[in-house]
Amino acid sequence: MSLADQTFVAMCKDILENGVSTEGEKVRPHWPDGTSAYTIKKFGVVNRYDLSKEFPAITLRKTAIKTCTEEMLWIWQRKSNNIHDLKSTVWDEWADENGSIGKAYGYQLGVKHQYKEGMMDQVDRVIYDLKNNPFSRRILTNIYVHEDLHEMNLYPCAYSMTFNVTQKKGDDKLTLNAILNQRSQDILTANNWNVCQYAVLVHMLAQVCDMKVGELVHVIADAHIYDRHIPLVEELIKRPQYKAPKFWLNPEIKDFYKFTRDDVKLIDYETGPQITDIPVAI
Ligand SMILES: Nc1nc(=O)c2c([nH]1)NC[C@@H]1CN(c3ccc(C(=O)N[C@@H](CCC(=O)O)C(=O)O)cc3)CN21
Ligand SMILES: O=c1ccn([C@H]2C[C@H](O)[C@@H](COP(=O)(O)O)O2)c(=O)[nH]1
Repeated sequence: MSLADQTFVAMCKDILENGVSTEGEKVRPHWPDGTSAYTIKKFGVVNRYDLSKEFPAITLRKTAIKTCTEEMLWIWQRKSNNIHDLKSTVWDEWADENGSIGKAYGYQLGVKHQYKEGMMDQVDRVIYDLKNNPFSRRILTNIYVHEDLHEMNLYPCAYSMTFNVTQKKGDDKLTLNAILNQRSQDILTANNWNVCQYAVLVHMLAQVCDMKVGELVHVIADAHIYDRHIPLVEELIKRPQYKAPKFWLNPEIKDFYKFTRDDVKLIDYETGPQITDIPVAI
């Protein structure tokens, strides 16, 4: 039984049993047919994943590891905000006629800023600090840029990563930990998708900085289950759970900008059946 399944099931039960319904409130998202998309929500959910123990892919249903890695690399490595640079179609609903999602996600990570050491974007700043000043408490990214919000089609949901390095007694390598801050989370569509993306990012950064992986802490302000997802989640969390898969990251790659979706693999990933055609609120 994977720890990620246990965490996921406990969180879903907590939302369903102790959450608050938004029905009747003025809500932004809607279903493709125009109906308001209400949720049951829980404020302030925190999940911890020890990446040194297992890779946190749930086994209740399959998480598309290559597709979610590709989206993460689209943001963190290509620093793109255009869906034409992405093979998968998951962002299509939020793009304009040119394929742009506005000044969101990858756009913000690609903006160069002036630092004492010169001009760098936020990703290069993180890699520079992890290599040159690993014990700093100032290693973080933030893409929730208020002055650009009016040019974003969807405001960033997973908006900040804080990296923190520990030196464990007796270890020859340093340990890389991270906190993912998320203001809003669609639990069925994207919870494990986001967790796996950022777990892959921590593995990649640890490898290129010659560190071990530690904990990924996921802080979610508004953790919600959409009304049309409730029966799907109720069925999903009753399913059998399997052992966590093994995670493979191509050990040859030592430059973050050289990774591709083909450099990640989940081995022995036994799962329940896929839920096809999950409706996604727009
Ligand atoms: N309401 C809503 N929920 C989200 O999760 C979400 C948004 N909106 N807007 C922007 C992005 C797009 N995201 C998405 C959208 C769809 C899938 C999805 O359909 N995933 C499938 C597999 C897709 C594939 O294999 O290509 C799944 O079964 O997880 C995942 C993330 C996450 N985000
Ligand atoms: O990576 C992502 C991107 C988006 N989401 C979800 C969270 C919400 O359900 C919607 C965004 O709607 P807001 O009204 O802007 O909160 O998209 C996600 O879970 N993960």
